[in-house]
Order: sequence, then C-alpha cells, then structure tokens
Amino acid sequence: MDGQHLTKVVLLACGSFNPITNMHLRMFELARDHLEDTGQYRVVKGIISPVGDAYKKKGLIEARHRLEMARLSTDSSDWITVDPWESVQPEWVETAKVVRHYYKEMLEAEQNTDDVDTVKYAKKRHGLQLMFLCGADVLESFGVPNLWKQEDIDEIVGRYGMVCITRSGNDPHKFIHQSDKLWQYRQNIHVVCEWVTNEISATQVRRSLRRGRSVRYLLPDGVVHYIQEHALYSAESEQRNAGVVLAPIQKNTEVS
Ligand SMILES: Nc1ncnc2c1ncn2[C@@H]1O[C@H](COP(=O)(O)OP(=O)(O)OP(=O)(O)O)[C@@H](O)[C@H]1O
Ligand SMILES: NC(=O)c1ccc[n+]([C@@H]2O[C@H](COP(=O)(O)O)[C@@H](O)[C@H]2O)c1
Ligand SMILES: [Zn+2]
Repeated sequence: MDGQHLTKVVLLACGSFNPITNMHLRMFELARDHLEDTGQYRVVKGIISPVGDAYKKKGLIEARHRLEMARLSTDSSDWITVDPWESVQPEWVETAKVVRHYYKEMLEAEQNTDDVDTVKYAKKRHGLQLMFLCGADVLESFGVPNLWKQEDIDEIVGRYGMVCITRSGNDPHKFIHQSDKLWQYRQNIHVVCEWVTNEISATQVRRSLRRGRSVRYLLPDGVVHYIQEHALYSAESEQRNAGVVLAPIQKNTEVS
C-alpha cells in the first residue's frame, strides 16, 4: 500500500484550554487512531486553537497564558501544533469562521508546495480534508438555544465533518439519532469511543488548583510549572467574566 488513495486529514480542536489537560492531547491521538483504522484517512496534522478572551467565559484567564501552556504541551509532539490566530482576534470568532480560516490556510499551503502542476493540485485538493475535533459535550451543545447558528452547524458538520470523542454524561449516538439535522449528516460525524475513560476536565483542574491541591499527572509537567510560576488560577481568576453573557449568546440574541 502506498497510501496514495488515502484522504489527508487535518484535525482542528477549538476550546478554552483553560488550562490544557492531558485529555485534550489524548483527543488527538484517539481521533488519529480511529480515522486511520478505517483505512480511508491519513492524519497529517493537529491544530489546537485556543479561544480569544472576548469569548467571555467565566474563569477564562488571558489568552497569552492559555496559548503558552498549549505550546509547552505540544513541544514533544511531532504532529500536534498550536495556532494563535483565533486567540489574538479582538472579537470572539464563530467556530465556523475559524474552521473556514484554517481550511483556506491548508489549501494555500498545499498549493504552494505544488503550484506547478495544477491538474495534480485539483486532484490532491480532493484528497485533503479539515475536520473539527471535539468532545461529546460540544456536539450536544449544538442543541442549546441561541448558542450556535443553524447555518454554522450545517457548514461545520455538512461541509467539513467532525470527530467527536465520547465523554461521560453524554451520549453522542443518541444525540445524533434525535436530531434530524445531525442524522442527515451522520456520515460526516466520526464518533470515537474512549474505552479508557478519562474524566479530566479543566473545571476540575482549576478547582483543585484553587484549593492548593496537586494537579500533577493530569496536566503535562511543563504546564504545572507554568501555572505555579505565574500563580494562575485563584478564587479571583475564577470570578473573571462572572455575570457576563457568553459572546455567542450575546451575538445570537442581539436585536438588530
Ligand atoms: N475528558 C474529556 N473527554 C473528551 N473530550 C474532552 C475532555 N476534556 C475536554 N474535552 C474536549 O476538549 C475540547 C476543549 O474543551 P475545553 O477547553 O472546554 O475543556 P474542558 O475540560 O471541557 O474545560 P471546562 O471544564 O472549562 O469546560 C472540547 O471539545 C471538549 O469537549
Ligand atoms: N456559535 C459558535 O460558533 C459557538 C458557540 C459556542 C461555543 N463555540 C466554540 O466552542 C468552543 C467551546 O469551548 P468551551 O467548551 O471551553 O466553552 C470554543 O472554541 C467556542 O468558541 C462556538
Ligand atoms: Zn468544556
């Protein structure tokens, strides 16, 4: 097998990463194994895109710290990268737009490496795909009123496709079954069952940190040191954006 027939995939994970945990990194490994196991894909790159400060989620610390922690975590990976583009935007950016941005970049990069043979390029283009990577809670958040625009869901799932990692408390298969829209796109949603269940969540990590408890082995060592060095995550930082409406809700309920 020469792998020529395989579709090359770039995985894009969007989120707060407040802070990045081992489970965020595991998501990429799980998704790659799952996709490559189908015999149809070769995963060539993973992108972590931390959300910008304008997202206004409660307890969200500054993007420069979240970005740096993500960088420290991916230093040892030969395929997972961190991209600052979304995190430095002054306004919150809809995820559909983020996906579009990276897809465009991906095509441009491909074109630059092969701009002499346009016929080959057109063929190659066909064999290149960007997929949105998330946990089952994000998939289920598609059902939260005013959080996602329907056309954005159509674009992300219908046009690009997604990989969704199971998370306890969520049932992505049932959720897809119960949604007419997601059921229609079911071929584009790769649900990955994580059998080695790992319930690390950034919320729990922040809670432990506030209480002075160890979070070692839940986060990469470099991240634990960075948090200590910069004294991140306190009772005060958890109050950031308290009472502020989350940017997507604000945007989708605005009276124009
Ligand atoms: N334990 C986990 N299992 C599966 N997916 C996960 C897990 N933890 C995080 N994710 C996924 O990682 C992405 C980024 O998530 P996020 O930054 O919100 O982390 P989180 O741990 O859910 O944090 P918080 O508790 O602050 O919401 C999301 O797609 C989320 O579903
Ligand atoms: N309408 C939208 O595009 C929309 C709505 C809610 C969350 N999101 C994104 O999903 C991710 C969710 O992150 P959290 O789970 O940390 O809140 C963020 O990257 C956020 O920008 C997008
Ligand atoms: Zn979350």
